[in-house]
Amino acid sequence: MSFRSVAIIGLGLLGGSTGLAVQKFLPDVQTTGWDANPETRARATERGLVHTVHDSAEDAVRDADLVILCVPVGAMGAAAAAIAPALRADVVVSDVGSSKQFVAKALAEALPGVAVIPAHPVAGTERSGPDAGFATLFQKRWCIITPPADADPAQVAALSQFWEALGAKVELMDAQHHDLVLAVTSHLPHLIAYTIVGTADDLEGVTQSEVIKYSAGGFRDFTRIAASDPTMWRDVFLSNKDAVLEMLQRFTEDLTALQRSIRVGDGQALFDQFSRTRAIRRSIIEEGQDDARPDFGRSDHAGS
Ligand SMILES: NC(=O)c1ccc[n+]([C@@H]2O[C@H](COP(=O)([O-])OP(=O)(O)OC[C@H]3O[C@@H](n4cnc5c(N)ncnc54)[C@H](O)[C@@H]3O)[C@@H](O)[C@H]2O)c1
Ligand SMILES: O=C(O)C(=O)C[C@]1(C(=O)O)C=C[C@@H](O)C=C1
Repeated sequence: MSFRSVAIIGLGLLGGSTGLAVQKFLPDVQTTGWDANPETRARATERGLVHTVHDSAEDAVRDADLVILCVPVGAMGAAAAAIAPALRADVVVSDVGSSKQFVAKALAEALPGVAVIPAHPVAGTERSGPDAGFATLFQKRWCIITPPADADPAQVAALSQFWEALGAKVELMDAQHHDLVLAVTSHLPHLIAYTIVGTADDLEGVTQSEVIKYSAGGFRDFTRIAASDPTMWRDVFLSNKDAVLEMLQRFTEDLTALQRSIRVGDGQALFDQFSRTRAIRRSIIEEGQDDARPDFGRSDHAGS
């Protein structure tokens, strides 16, 4: 089986990118969409993020055989409830949320009897809103699908093929494992970036202008991450609380060990740790997993 009509609920960075990518890489597939924000719906129409932007969630999903919820994790339950009355009997409902156990539970509760197969394309930028999306966002990026135990294998295969057609590499994973892995590789780095930029701003003598003036290097990378959408990330941390707190505990212990090495002057320990992490970065680049996003999707491009 393959999908012929895809409805996208939430037309921000992820929803807009999905709509544009389907039009570019699956030109025979019909796309519809809806967003709770009327201004976003108007802008999505102007940019052609999907073929048809509808005025109601129900109208957007009525003919769809695949619905993808692209709203903040905390809004998944409400978005699912809004589409529930109009879904086709054979529909597959999926999502792009950054945490998976919470979303799986919210969707299962709001959509009893519906085939729900959660997913997470691990691709994004610090931008949000209907101007932020671009068709190549998913190229060579992972898309992790977390099917429930009773999922139909044919539907899982169809969803995998859908994301592969948009350029992604697909991996199937247990939702709990997903949340633990992403807590380390995505959620914790964002928490650290939010913290360091706030700390620098708070420190006496480090004025806003100095932060900008001397932020050409590493700190500038942190400011990019720390510019990420506040609603999205509030929801990520609240929805993946246990895994994030567990990883934060580990991180704090490791930070304390480095702190001690500095205090006691253990240069060898510092050198060994920095050599280890440099090798990790190099292996990521050799595997072709470096940041392949075009500038279009990043700092010079519009979006909030
Ligand atoms: N930004 C990233 O880097 C990234 C990457 C992968 C996955 N995600 C996940 O994708 C989802 C969307 O994130 P985004 O970056 O596209 O955010 P975004 O802010 O760009 O877009 C979200 C859109 O959802 C709309 N919305 C909110 N509540 C709604 C509701 N109840 N019904 C309909 N529309 C609603 C908003 O108006 C907004 O336009 C989140 O769950 C996030 O965790 C984000
Ligand atoms: O590159 C970025 O700006 C991102 O934050 C993208 C990123 C990530 O942490 O890798 C952020 C959240 C997602 O759920 C997936 C991807």
